[in-house]
Amino acid sequence: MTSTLKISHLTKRYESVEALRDVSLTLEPGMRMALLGHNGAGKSTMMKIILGLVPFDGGEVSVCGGAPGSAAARAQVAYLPENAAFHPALTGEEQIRHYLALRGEDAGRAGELLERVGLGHAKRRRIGTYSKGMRQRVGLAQTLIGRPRLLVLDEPTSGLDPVSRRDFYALLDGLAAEGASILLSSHALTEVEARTDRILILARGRLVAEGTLPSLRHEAALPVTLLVTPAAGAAEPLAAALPGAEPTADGRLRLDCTQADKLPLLARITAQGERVADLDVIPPSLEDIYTHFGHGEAA
Ligand SMILES: Nc1ncnc2c1ncn2[C@@H]1O[C@H](COP(=O)(O)OP(=O)(O)OP(=O)(O)O)[C@@H](O)[C@H]1O
Repeated sequence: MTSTLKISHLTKRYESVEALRDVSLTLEPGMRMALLGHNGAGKSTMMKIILGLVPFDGGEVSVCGGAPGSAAARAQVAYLPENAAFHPALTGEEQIRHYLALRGEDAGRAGELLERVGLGHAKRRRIGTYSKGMRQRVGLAQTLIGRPRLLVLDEPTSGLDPVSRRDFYALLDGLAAEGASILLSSHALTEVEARTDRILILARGRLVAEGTLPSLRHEAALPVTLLVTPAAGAAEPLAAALPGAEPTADGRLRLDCTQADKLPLLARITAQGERVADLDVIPPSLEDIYTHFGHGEAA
């Protein structure tokens, strides 16, 4: 299987700023990868290098088997900038017809592409009347022109409401299922947690973590929280039987433990039988993991 994107030991400097230092990653067909990092971590620089918009100083970058920005790479890569701007006086259909014509493709496919992103009902309305979520969908329709193998999406869901975000990710899931690779940057940790296959964390130009969420969780070795709800009248004996348990404001008992201690602790809790009304196991969130690897820099 040929990798869609292969970056090895990538380095980029802007005068005194080392924007990327020794970054390596591989993106396979059908993979959805989230690129996380604080402001100025190097996310946009990496995307611009992949698109061939800025040169790099060291390392190797192969985009769909070609050099970044080469005709072969450009034909197979689509990019959605954070705030894609369209002509407000054009209808969605006219805008996409225009882009199709620019790419030398059949303009008659505009309706089909807009249908695909859930904009079929509004294709004859002017873009100036669209909501932000609808404009993002026009952007996504544009990225689908030419059936790209790699989609590079810069904070594609910023400013979208939860339902629009969910719909947007469902669309990406469909594209990935058809074999497209997706690289998206985001500051919304909870949503990428559920909707991507691999996570990549940049901090000050360095790749500080890369992997699936379970593998990052394992690597970070952060504590797991167990929340025990006592049965009526059982709070005191239960607390006495579970040393280290802290009462919470809502009447539950909280225990923090390492991954290795989790199963033995669960066994001790369930051995309490009817004293336990309920039990929640809360693994470290992506936010906790991000903070751990990013050394606490803001997302
Ligand atoms: N054209 C440029 N000239 C000089 N320095 C630059 C240039 N572009 C980016 N930088 C610097 O490179 C570093 C990485 O910037 P980059 O835009 O890639 O970060 P980012 O992770 O995309 O940030 P954000 O989340 O704020 O968009 C920053 O220190 C930035 O100031």
